[in-house]
Amino acid sequence: VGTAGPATATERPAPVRPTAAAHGLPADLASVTELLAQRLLLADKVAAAKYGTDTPIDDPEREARILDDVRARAAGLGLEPDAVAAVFRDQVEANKLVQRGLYARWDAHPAERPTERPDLAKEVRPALDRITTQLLAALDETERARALPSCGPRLATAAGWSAYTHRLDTLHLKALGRALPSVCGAGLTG
Ligand SMILES: C=C(O[C@@H]1C=C(C(=O)O)C=C[C@H]1O)C(=O)O
Repeated sequence: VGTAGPATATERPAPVRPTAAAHGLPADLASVTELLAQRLLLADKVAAAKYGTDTPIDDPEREARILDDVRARAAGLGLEPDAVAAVFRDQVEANKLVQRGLYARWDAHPAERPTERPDLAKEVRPALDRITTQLLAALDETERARALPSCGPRLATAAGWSAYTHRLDTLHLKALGRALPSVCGAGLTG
């Protein structure tokens, strides 16, 4: 997927934003759901990296490091650390939901098993880490929008749009639903 850089970062949401705006959707929450969808699509690579190896789906130490890291960075952005950690906790659970679903699919249908094994440490986790940075920025940018009473329905609409543009299947759609519950109101104090 190309190198990370300003061009990539600004170009990525481009197909979503103008179209979402044309439909009267709040582009700000679309920027969040776009990243949640991208993170869920990376779960396919995580699963492919682990399937048929000794590496378990659950890595509690990596999860704890991620949550500690985002708590600290949230505080640096002036966001509420626990609320931001809750968002990432949901992302981790949603990611494992996809991994488990793919394992079940691949167990049942060997022909669908991945033919290549991506490098978890060198390729996949760095891609997840880049999304972490982007998602923290998106949570910061949407702090006000996420505090509004309209956040829930607007988030659901934005999520539907992201699901559509990424052609998410039933498994990833279910996972996207699992990724959403902490987004509205996250980052608020008190
Ligand atoms: C994605 C992975 O699988 C699981 C999900 C994680 C996540 O969503 O960040 C982190 C650790 C694992 O429990 C991974 O091992 O990197």
